[in-house]
Amino acid sequence: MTERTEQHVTEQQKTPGWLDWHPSPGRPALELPAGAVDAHCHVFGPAAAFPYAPERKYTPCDASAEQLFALRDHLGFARNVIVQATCHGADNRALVDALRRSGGRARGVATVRPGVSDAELRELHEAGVRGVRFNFVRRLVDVTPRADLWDVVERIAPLGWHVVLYFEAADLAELREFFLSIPVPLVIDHLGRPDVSEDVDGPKFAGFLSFLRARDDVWCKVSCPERLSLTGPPALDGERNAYRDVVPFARRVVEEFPDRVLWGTDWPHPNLKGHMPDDGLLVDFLPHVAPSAELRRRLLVDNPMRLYWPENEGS
Ligand SMILES: O=C(O)/C=C(\CC(=O)C(=O)O)C(=O)O
Repeated sequence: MTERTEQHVTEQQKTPGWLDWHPSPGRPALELPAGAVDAHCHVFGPAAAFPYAPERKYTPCDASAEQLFALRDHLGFARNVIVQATCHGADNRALVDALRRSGGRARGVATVRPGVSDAELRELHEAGVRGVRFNFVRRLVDVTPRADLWDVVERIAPLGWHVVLYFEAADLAELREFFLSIPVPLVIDHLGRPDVSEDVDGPKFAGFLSFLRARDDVWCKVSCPERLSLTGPPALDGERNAYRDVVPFARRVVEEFPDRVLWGTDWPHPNLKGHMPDDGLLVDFLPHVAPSAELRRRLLVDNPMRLYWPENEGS
């Protein structure tokens, strides 16, 4: 009994060095367009209700649906797309609970394993799930055999779902053909994680742009400058010109693919090492990558609505 209690406590210890989400983000100077969607964010636990997965690679601080919705309202977003993070494995209960509490203002991206039942897929769809995420980032997941991923694709395709892909830029060359063989729309997380110390006109980023050009249903999130930036400055202490080294990369993608880009806060920002951004200042990063009101309307409203709420688009 004592042992079990101790084990329980240990399991909920945050990963050493964990940075908690910002407790009091400012309000953005940017007025978001009406109906803006935060198209990449997470809920974590709370662990007491929704324990983290045994196979997880990190243990975060809790970040509940209520806290996410409070941030949504504070920043001026209308809707969220909540993405299943690896710390919950393929246990989508926290995600489904958040979607149900959102009153239709959140849609989701789940993680499912090949053996998932039709009943579970139906339940996920009814709750608002519209995609699955395949994570190839080695520090986050063990390698999943492609045959298993393929099984999942075959199960979700009839539902009209898409696949969200998270990978490091260095791995794209090896993964590219597999990705392009997936017969549903693809959504790339965090700009495909470029090395922003390289030239935006260099061969690596050219390879990523050519991947986006290969099909017209490959979407890209121009999110997570706080994760990609090497030189900052961070979105803290009133800095409204943050993460300048990421801007050319994000802007290039927004300009070439204005109808296939998405953006999200990535709250509660798992696994950041150096700093935790002020989410209000993070929103103020947007005019640097989408300089006109028209580009921001597509990025924040039209595109996510087309992908996640097609039945409401334009309403
Ligand atoms: O918040 C993100 O999108 C990025 C993550 C976490 C993640 O993807 C996950 O746990 O599934 C990261 O780079 O550590």
